[in-house]
This record gives sequence, structure tokens and C-alpha cells, in this order.
Amino acid sequence: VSRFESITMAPPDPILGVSEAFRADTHEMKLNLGVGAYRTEELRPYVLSVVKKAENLMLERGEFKEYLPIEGLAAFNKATAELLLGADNPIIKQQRIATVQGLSGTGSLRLAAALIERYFPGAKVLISSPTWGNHKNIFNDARVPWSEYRYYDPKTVGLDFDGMISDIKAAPEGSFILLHGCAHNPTGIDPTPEQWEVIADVIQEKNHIPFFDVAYQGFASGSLDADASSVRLFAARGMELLVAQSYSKNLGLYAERIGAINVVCSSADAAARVKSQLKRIARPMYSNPPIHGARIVANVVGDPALFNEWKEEMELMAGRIKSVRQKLYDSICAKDKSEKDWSYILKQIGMFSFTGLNRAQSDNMTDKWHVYMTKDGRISLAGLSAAKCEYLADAIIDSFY
Ligand SMILES: Cc1ncc(COP(=O)(O)O)c(CN[C@@](C)(CC(=O)O)C(=O)O)c1O
Repeated sequence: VSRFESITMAPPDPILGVSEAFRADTHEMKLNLGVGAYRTEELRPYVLSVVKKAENLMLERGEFKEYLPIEGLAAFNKATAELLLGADNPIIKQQRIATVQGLSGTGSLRLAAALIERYFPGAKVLISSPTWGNHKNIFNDARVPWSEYRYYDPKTVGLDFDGMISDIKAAPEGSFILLHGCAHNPTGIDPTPEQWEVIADVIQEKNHIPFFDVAYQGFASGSLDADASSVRLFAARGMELLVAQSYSKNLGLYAERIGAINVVCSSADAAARVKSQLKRIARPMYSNPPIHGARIVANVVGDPALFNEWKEEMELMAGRIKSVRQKLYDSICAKDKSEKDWSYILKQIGMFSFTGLNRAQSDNMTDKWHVYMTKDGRISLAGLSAAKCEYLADAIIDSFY
């Protein structure tokens, strides 16, 4: 008998497992609205032209493949902090930000979780209800206790702002509050600027530590600056905060695993100490990060022409998602004879739509219509083409009633 007898079969991942099921389906109308990965109108993966140009540049230069420092590529770390806060942000000149390249957003969140576990024993992380499915796994595996703050209100299909604020207020002083910088996953519902001010007030009042997950900067609205406004608001107040970043979506570097963890501290000395301990955590975890994606980001941001072209492509991607969102809404309204108000689909931001379909209804979408989505009712509009909106509207209406 095997020595691994005690190892049981793990369940498929709630998000990435959907793509596995999709690949196994042979139906010709099948549609993958599971993982948040941008597809063109032809439903094909999209490699940004600036990425191809940057890679051609890199090939011509014939760059080395030696180890990066534990903290990653310096040019990338500089560029990513400037993208986040704005190049002229005084925090950068004062060297009050510790930036370490991470294995994309997931790896950056994990580094931060390990820092919390090691230096804030007993501290809790508060996560939104609902949130991205992998957040709980990351904190569980890092042995960081977490609890939820109310966020989504099924009655209004909107933000339960009062519930959110009272749960953050009720948390033990000095808790970490995990916030989606923009394009909340899975609800697509973001606080308004006024609500962000109140969230910052209550976090300061309770001496909590804000912890932003910024996985969609520039991809939600099409503007890098607009999508970073929540983080910049907190930073402008002089708050210390953590920010995990990802270039999976906004630069289409999904499988290159490029992101960063940033810790804004009240002094350069604190930032240096924090950075040194993040390195001490990373070394035994994966030693040092992959170079390719870091070089692409550094080359795109470092070249004014490429940087501008990137901004155009982000607007193009965000624009396609916005128009497919509108088309889906129009298709549903044209077909649905009931009085149901579907306008929440239009109000949502980013690549997802939280349809309000429950588990059984989501199952019907897959079993009967071969539409693949996560069981919490989330669909990725990034995987939807205008041509498929009619079909999807039929599936949603059939499943809803
Ligand atoms: C809020 C949030 N944070 C972090 C990540 C991590 O992405 P990265 O590690 O590739 O940088 C995702 C990706 N969420 C996706 C798009 C994919 C996934 O589940 O991994 C999703 O479908 O929700 C995310 O939605």
C-alpha cells in the first residue's frame, strides 16, 4: 500500500476548477465566464501589443538570466510604487514605502500574510463578505485569523455600507482591514469617494491598519490614476498601509506571475526594516522572483511611448467590457417581461458581474446552458463577446425564473 495513503483528493478550486470543467465540456455553445481573464470579441486570449514590443526590445538586448535580488528587479519595484502612488508622491521621495516584487497578487498577499503572522501575533484580518475566493485560503495557510465585514446587500444588490462600517468599528483595535482598491471581486460594487472617506475615518479612529488588494488598477475604469484613488486617499492622510499589486489583468501578464507587496510606513527607517523582513520571509519561500514579467513592466513603464500605448490598450479593454455589460443588460431587458430591475448589472464596475443567481440557478446555467461561472453567481464579462449576449440573456432569464 502507498505511503501517501492518507492524502485525500482535494476538491477543485471554486474559480480555477471552473475552467477545468469548461475544457472537459464538448458542447459547441459552451461559454467560460469563470476565471477573470480578458478575452477579445473573438473570445481569444489577448497579448497586449506593448507587451510584444517590450519583449522584442528585451530579445534584441539579449539580457541575462542571473538571479534577481530577493526583493526583485529594482527598476520594476520603482515603477510599481510610482504607478500606485503617482511618481511625484512625497512618500516615494521620503523613501517611506517598502516594495518587494511578489509572485503576482496572490504571492504578494501571501508575503504580507506571513509578515502579519510573524510580527502581529493575534491580529485579525477583516475581509469583505463576499470576497475573492482565494483570500481565505491565503490567510488560513499563513495561519492568520480572519473574520468578515458585511459588504454585499442581496436586497439592494448594492453595498451594505452601514453594515461594513459597524463591523469595522466593532473589530478589535489594530485589526488589518482588507479592502479591494477598485473593481471589487466578485460583486463589482465599489464604495463612492465619499464612502471611502468615511471608511478611512473609522480605520483611523480604531487604529486599524488598511490593507489594499489592488488587482485591477487601470483595468476597471481604464485610468491608472482613477483606479488608485482609494489607496492615494489613505496615503495622503499619512496612514501606514499595505498594498498588494498584480499585473495579471491590466497588462495581461497572468501566467508571468508579476506583482508586488508595498508597505507604506511613517519613516524611511521603518520601511527599510520592513523590507528586510519581507526578504527574510521570501528567501525560504521561493528565494527570488521570476525576471521576465518584471522586465516587461519596467520596459513598458520606463518608455513614454510604450507607457502611453499601454494606457490606450487599457482603455480599449475596459471599454470592451463596459460595452458588453451594456449589451447584456439590453438583451436581458428586451427578453424579460417581468418588472425586475436589472440595472445593478450596469452599475457594477470591473470585469465581473454579480448576477444575483443563487447556487442552484448557477448550476442550471452550466448544466442546461453550458455557461461556466462561479457558484456564487459571478460571471466574468471579460470572457463574454457581444455576439454571445443574446444567448447569455436567455440562459440568465431561464435560470432566474
Ligand atoms: C481581488 C483579487 N486579488 C488577487 C488576485 C490574484 O491574481 P494574481 O495572483 O493572478 O495576480 C485576483 C485574481 N482573481 C481572478 C482573476 C483569478 C483567480 O481567481 O486567481 C478571478 O477569477 O477571481 C483577484 O481577483
